[in-house]
Amino acid sequence: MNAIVFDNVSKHYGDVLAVDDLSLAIEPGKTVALLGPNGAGKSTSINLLLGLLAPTHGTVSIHGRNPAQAVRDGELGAMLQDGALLPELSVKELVELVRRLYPDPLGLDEVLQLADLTGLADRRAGRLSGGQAQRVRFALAVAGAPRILLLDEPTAAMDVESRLRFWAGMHDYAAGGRTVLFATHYLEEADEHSDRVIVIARGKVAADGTAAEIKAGAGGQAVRFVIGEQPTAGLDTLPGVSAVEVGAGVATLHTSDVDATLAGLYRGTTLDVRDVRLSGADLEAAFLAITRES
Ligand SMILES: Nc1ncnc2c1ncn2[C@@H]1O[C@H](COP(=O)(O)OP(=O)(O)OP(=O)(O)O)[C@@H](O)[C@H]1O
Repeated sequence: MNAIVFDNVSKHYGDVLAVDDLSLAIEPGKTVALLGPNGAGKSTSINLLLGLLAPTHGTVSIHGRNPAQAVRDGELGAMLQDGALLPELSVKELVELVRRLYPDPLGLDEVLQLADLTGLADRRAGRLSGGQAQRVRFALAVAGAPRILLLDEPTAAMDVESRLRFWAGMHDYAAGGRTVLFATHYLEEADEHSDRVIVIARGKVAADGTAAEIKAGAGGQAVRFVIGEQPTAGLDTLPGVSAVEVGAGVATLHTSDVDATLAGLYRGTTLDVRDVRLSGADLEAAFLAITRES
């Protein structure tokens, strides 16, 4: 059975259509990134999963149950963008408070370790930095050992080191066969930390696949090099190349397969190419192309 299903789900806020006939299914045990520009409908989708909002049309289900039931059963843990923490309680007390709400929680030490909070266990919540408070929100989301973890822009307030620690904790948690769905603006996070990327734009799925598939599908990569005055005929027939631009002695090959294009360039031509650079060989170019199209 799927962990998460959206079946023709729409959500209107008055005249605003935030989620537009969304259908998708997420298998258990996957780590999935929900990637989209501002206002794409990511938070609305997460709130629908948590039963905090009801769909205008369609159904959302969690392991075959409705969201409210799944929340009551402790199936879902969530880290939302601005969950308030009781400032007078210590990190340890907050985690204990949440652990007690669940029938079969993780151990206190395990939670602190996953969120890299062992050294901050006695610090009052009101004295934490923004990034540390985010790690506490993560600790509270995993404390009940939910099978599904929902993270809405989890690293928003974190510095580079906090991010690294946070993702390590997330991977440890997911490694137990749990399902993780995280919303992000950070393309590199979607690229590095998920098995599957669902790009949403204007409330609809604009692309869905592994980061590599999405990059290839959007043809968003380019190989650029200095070619000088040499002839450029034939560059457009190299493997993977969809378009060629030449100007001021520099050639740009737009390609869906950088490796094949480079191999063709070096082995299949006698051109003397210099200063080869790969640009847009990332999810960002793909993301921009996809969200512009849809
Ligand atoms: N309570 C609300 N009332 C009216 N419109 C809303 C409400 N919440 C969200 N919206 C609108 O619904 C759309 C989707 O918003 P949502 O917050 O789900 O997007 P998002 O992808 O999470 O964006 P962001 O990345 O900026 O957090 C936006 O157009 C937003 O303005």
